[in-house]
Amino acid sequence: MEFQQEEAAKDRDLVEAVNREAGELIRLLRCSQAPDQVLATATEHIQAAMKSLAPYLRQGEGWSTISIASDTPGLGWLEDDLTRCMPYSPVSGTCNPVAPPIRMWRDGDEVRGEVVFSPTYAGPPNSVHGGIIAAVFDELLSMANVISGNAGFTGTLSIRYQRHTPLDRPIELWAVNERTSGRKLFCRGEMRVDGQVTASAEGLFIRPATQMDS
Ligand SMILES: CCCCCCCC/C=C\CCCCCCCC(=O)SCCNC(=O)CCNC(=O)[C@H](O)C(C)(C)COP(=O)(O)OP(=O)(O)OC[C@H]1O[C@@H](n2cnc3c(N)ncnc32)[C@H](O)[C@@H]1OP(=O)(O)O
Repeated sequence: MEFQQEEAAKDRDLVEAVNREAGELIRLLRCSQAPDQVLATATEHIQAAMKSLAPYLRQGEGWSTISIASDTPGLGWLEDDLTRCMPYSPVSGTCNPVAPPIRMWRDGDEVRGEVVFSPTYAGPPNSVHGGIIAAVFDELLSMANVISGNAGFTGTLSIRYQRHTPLDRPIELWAVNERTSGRKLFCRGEMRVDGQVTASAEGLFIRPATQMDS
């Protein structure tokens, strides 16, 4: 297969829109029970989309939440939209179709947010999968570090699942960096539904020793 060296898309709205649609496609695949003929037609349409995207597949190493490949632009963020910090994150990235639709913003020293999980993210009946909950806390607590002026890799993350976290309902998100000791960053977070905590988290994040580690 030949790879074209075309200019990358400049219209961010378009990039976000196609990723949103792909997320909705995943939801429809997960939740529908279509007849064989409909599935066969859908497969053809998906294959056509894949064929048009394939020539633009990026090569190289350095894939991360903040860059497509090795052209890392740095860890910047917008106070009222912290998802912009890591646009390719599988947890919150608006340029990653597997991410649930999370909003996160800064409220003083704290991070607040909201997410509605579709059945794509289902675990126990009518509830969000526990691993997905842990992933969202990882991201949320990381953001609490970022707005405190620090960032680190997850060292230890402990989740307490207090109640089932429901699907298809707004989940409130909250996190704070409580203290920093040397390279260690200590954070706490909660998910709430109608003000009631469904899950809480404590995390210890470690800031890399040298810039080279980051
Ligand atoms: C927003 C983050 C920004 C990061 C920095 C910028 C990069 C930007 C790029 C991209 C965006 C990032 C995207 C983030 C996404 C969300 C976060 C994730 O999912 S991160 C992935 C999961 N985590 C790992 O893969 C870590 C793997 N582990 C390691 O790399 C190392 O083990 C690391 C960095 C955690 C520690 O290694 P050492 O060599 O720096 O640590 P030592 O010097 O041995 O210890 C320092 C102190 O920390 C304690 N410590 C070390 N590891 C610990 C751990 N796992 N748990 C508890 N304590 C630990 C030690 O006991 C020591 O404590 P004492 O000074 O003696 O009191």
